[in-house]
Amino acid sequence: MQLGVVGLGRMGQIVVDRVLAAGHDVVAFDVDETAVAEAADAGAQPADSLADLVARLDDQKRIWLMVPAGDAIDAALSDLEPHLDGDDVVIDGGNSHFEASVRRGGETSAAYLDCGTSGGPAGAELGFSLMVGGPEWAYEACVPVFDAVATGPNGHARMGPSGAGHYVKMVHNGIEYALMQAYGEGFELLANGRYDLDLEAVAHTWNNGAVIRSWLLELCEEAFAEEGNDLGDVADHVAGGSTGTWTVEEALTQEVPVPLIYTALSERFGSRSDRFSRRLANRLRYGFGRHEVARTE
Ligand SMILES: NC(=O)C1=CN([C@@H]2O[C@H](COP(=O)(O)OP(=O)(O)OC[C@H]3O[C@@H](n4cnc5c(N)ncnc54)[C@H](O)[C@@H]3O)[C@@H](O)[C@H]2O)C=CC1
Ligand SMILES: O=C(CO)[C@H](O)[C@H](O)COP(=O)(O)O
Repeated sequence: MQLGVVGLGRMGQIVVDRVLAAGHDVVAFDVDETAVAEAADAGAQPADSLADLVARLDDQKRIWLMVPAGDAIDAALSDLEPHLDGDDVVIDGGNSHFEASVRRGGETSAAYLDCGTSGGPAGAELGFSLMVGGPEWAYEACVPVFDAVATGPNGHARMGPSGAGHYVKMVHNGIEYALMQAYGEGFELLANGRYDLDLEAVAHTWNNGAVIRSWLLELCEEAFAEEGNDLGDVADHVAGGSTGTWTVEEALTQEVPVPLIYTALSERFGSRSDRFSRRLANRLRYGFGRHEVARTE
């Protein structure tokens, strides 16, 4: 099979490598020429524009977009559109909002698959977990590529119609936020609790048979091993947040309670600046109780 890959960053390059390793052909394009050269070194046919990429593809085009969610997807789709027809399939493997994917699926003349991708760059060796939405025939047509990019046939499935793949990935990320928060809180208590503990050893022990073992916990173990028991100079600041925000917005729309995911998202936002609410609470305790106000140096 032949696949066009657009976007050759941390994730797209892995798509290229895994599809090539499975014996398929890849045509690769990125706005960054260095990334195209890297894909060519790996064995892909380099393209110097989207028009060049489609010209190098067979009649029934299969194109995987792995560019940042948002404007880059719309820009790529609008450049591709004049070259697409109903026999072609475009896959968006990024973290797009599911409603944007439904819109794009309706706008393009190709069949559009929204594909939630989990595993991250660290999952390159093992393969990803892929959650796909869109027309069934298009999903079936791309199974050889999904088999290659995922951990294998068990690592991908069609979740439902257009939008369903990115919807499932959005909720996956909400769960990811809550799990990270839970591990963070547990280790914070251990780090500040009654015993002088080796947190890497705790994580290692938990990762071997404990109820709470997981890949995220393995990453906790790795973090303590590489940064030290007190996490060294790792800042009290968590970036990201869009997929968690979408999860909470959707939960509000559906009137489904998601307090853990919401709390984890709030903690992220709270990590980004001085907490005005805590400063005010500090001052209010003086107001009602004449408790001493803690002041910055
Ligand atoms: N990094 C991660 O852990 C994961 C990322 N994702 C999603 O995958 C998508 C890609 O993420 P990364 O690979 O991490 O990003 P990245 O920033 O490493 O790579 C994006 C690539 O797209 C290229 N690009 C941007 N606009 C383009 C355009 N119009 N045409 C062609 N190339 C263009 C950039 O030059 C860059 O090489 C995003 O939607 C991200 O949210 C999904 C799961 C995990
Ligand atoms: O999808 C992912 C992991 O599953 C990406 O790493 C994503 O960037 C995580 O979301 P956020 O940037 O909000 O932390």
